[in-house]
Amino acid sequence: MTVEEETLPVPVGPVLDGELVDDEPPVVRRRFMNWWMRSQRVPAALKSRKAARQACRDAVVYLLRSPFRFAGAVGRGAVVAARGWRRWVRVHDYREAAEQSEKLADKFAEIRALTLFRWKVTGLVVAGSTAVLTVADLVYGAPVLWIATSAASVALAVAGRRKDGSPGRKAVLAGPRTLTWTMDPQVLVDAFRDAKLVGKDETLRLVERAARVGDGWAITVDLPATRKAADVIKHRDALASALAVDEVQLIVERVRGRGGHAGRVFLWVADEDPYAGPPLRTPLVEVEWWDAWRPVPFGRDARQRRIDLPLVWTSLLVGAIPRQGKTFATRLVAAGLVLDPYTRLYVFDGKGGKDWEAAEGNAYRFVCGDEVSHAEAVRDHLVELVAEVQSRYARMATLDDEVCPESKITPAISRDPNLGMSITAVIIDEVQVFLENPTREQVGGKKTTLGEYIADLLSYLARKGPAAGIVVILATQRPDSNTIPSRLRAVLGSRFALRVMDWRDSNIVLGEQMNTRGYDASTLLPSHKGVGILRPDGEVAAGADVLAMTVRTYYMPNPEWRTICARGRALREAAGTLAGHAIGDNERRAIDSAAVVKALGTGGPGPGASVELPEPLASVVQLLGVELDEREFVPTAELVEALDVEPTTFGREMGELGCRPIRQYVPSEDGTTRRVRGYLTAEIRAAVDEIGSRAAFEVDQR
Ligand SMILES: Nc1ncnc2c1ncn2[C@@H]1O[C@H](COP(=O)(O)OP(=O)(O)OP(=O)(O)O)[C@@H](O)[C@H]1O
Repeated sequence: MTVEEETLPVPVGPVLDGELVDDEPPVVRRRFMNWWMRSQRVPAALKSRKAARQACRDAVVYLLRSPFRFAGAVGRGAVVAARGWRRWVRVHDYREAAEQSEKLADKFAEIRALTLFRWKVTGLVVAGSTAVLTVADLVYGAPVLWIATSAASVALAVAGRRKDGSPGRKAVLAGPRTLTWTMDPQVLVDAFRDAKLVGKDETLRLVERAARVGDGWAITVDLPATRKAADVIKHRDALASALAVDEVQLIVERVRGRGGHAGRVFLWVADEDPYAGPPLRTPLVEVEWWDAWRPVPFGRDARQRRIDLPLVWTSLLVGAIPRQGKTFATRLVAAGLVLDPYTRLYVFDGKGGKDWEAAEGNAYRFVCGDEVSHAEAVRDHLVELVAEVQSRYARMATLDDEVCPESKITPAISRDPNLGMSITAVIIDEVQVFLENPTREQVGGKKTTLGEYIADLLSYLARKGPAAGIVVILATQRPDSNTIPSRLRAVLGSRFALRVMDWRDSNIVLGEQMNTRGYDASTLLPSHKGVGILRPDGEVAAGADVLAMTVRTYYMPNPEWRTICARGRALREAAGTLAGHAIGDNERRAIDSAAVVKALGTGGPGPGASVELPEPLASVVQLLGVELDEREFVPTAELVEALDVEPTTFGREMGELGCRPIRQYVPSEDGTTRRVRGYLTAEIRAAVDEIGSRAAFEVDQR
């Protein structure tokens, strides 16, 4: 994953000759530089040009701001002095003490007398100082007045300077907190305390002061020792509330790598909703062609940085509830592949609308519809692709080390027409339509369903395919564990979750526990179409910095998509790579299906098909048979009775395998409903899948 500021190529002059330069610095200098860079005593501003520039900028800002700050401090000092004087003249402390001991009436005359006396003292002091100043002015001239005013202002400024915990510095009715923190870091510290991210006695250390970055304010701070940046990311909402901004406006990132550590936090607060505003146009509309090996422009993050998504050597799962921009996001990714004439496309659309119609002219295989015949066609094409992966591995083994250094496809291999190993993308929109197909199937003598078989084929392709140049891209509007079995999800590298119904669905798309780390796609706003949380493939070095990020995808409506597809077709025609469905050739190739079944057997066992399940799960699966798919809930009593097991041990063992009982209403024989304990069949299926994928992983490891 790359997050990069947009850069323009810098023209350089020709390199005419090579010259050997001894650029190794001497040891002493190197040591000194090392010490200089690491020392805590050397100010950060002297360590790099960037920091020095920042320090100069800060100094200029400080100087420019100082008159205003001084005026502010004098104003605050005047308020503090006036308040103090008022308390004194009204004999506030005495009055309060009398009030508390309920003797105010008795002491009233005394307090009044004292108040009058203090008023008189005030009058005398004012009259006296005015007289002294007037005489001094007459004797020594105007400088006396200037000196007196300056001394008074300095005294007031000292009284009014901002100091933690000083009385009278906080407004009684605080106004909007937004942006006050940019002037006064104490407000930020208070916000961290209010959000319980630092303790009452702890404070933050400023690393980089608040500065304008893009359309917002950025600041970098260090948390107190042992506090973690990950917790700030997790409790971003509380911090946003403490700073009085909407959580979409607050971006919190951990500063990693050089100059970063587990407690260093970068905060960026946008001036306004960064995901509102007119849709962003994809840069792909402007380009003539695209190299599939390059990350595809996907969208922009809150700070308007470009987010490009690498596709080769990984796979992608897109999940969302309907009408949030799932198809649009998938088409964006597909557009990058369409514009590379050396890429082969398998496009399957389970919805059957016109969303993918334009890609037909580029597709090597194309299926559009939700009938059984369509699911069967998808199955056949995937079987063909599994066979292709096997054949690619066999062929790569015969290539010499120079052409193929590892058992992995390279850009050169993928574009060599003689080798026939082009990057091949399997793009399936509404994949749940195919995965949920209940038609019975016999695969290698074992009973399964068409949907399960397609899931097995896709799991194999997502696991084994990337190194052979296969890119699997799946989009679904039903991101639940029944639809996308965990053995398939586990092998899909990158994830993109647009808005979903609840945190469970979000975790299904983004991965276990992602909500507890602060990434929950159910909290995205419905009005934010095309905005989702992207969890890039962890294997990509540039993406290792951030676990996930909120991205606003580019907007590519149908006319632009059609233009890109037409351009893709022209490119393929010119390169002579147009083949398959695009030229009306839908003939299926002869395949050794036994070899495919064998590959799946070792690569991706279906639920309960080739994996030995532990007890009591095995007995439960055997007992339920097809009911495991047909029923939603099975009462514990029914299982205990049928299997003749001891209920407590049964419950414990099922729990250890990941199946926890719940209470649900079931109809009873007398027509009423009863609330009983039992298991959701989805949980049982998920446990079976889990064991299946673990077994598959172990086989892979061997
Ligand atoms: N990046 C974007 N910026 C702005 N609007 C967008 C963006 N992506 C999608 N939309 C809007 O969201 C609407 C729904 O998008 P899309 O058809 O992709 O949804 P979907 O999730 O695929 O829906 P379904 O599940 O019904 O197929 C589109 O009509 C489009 O106007």
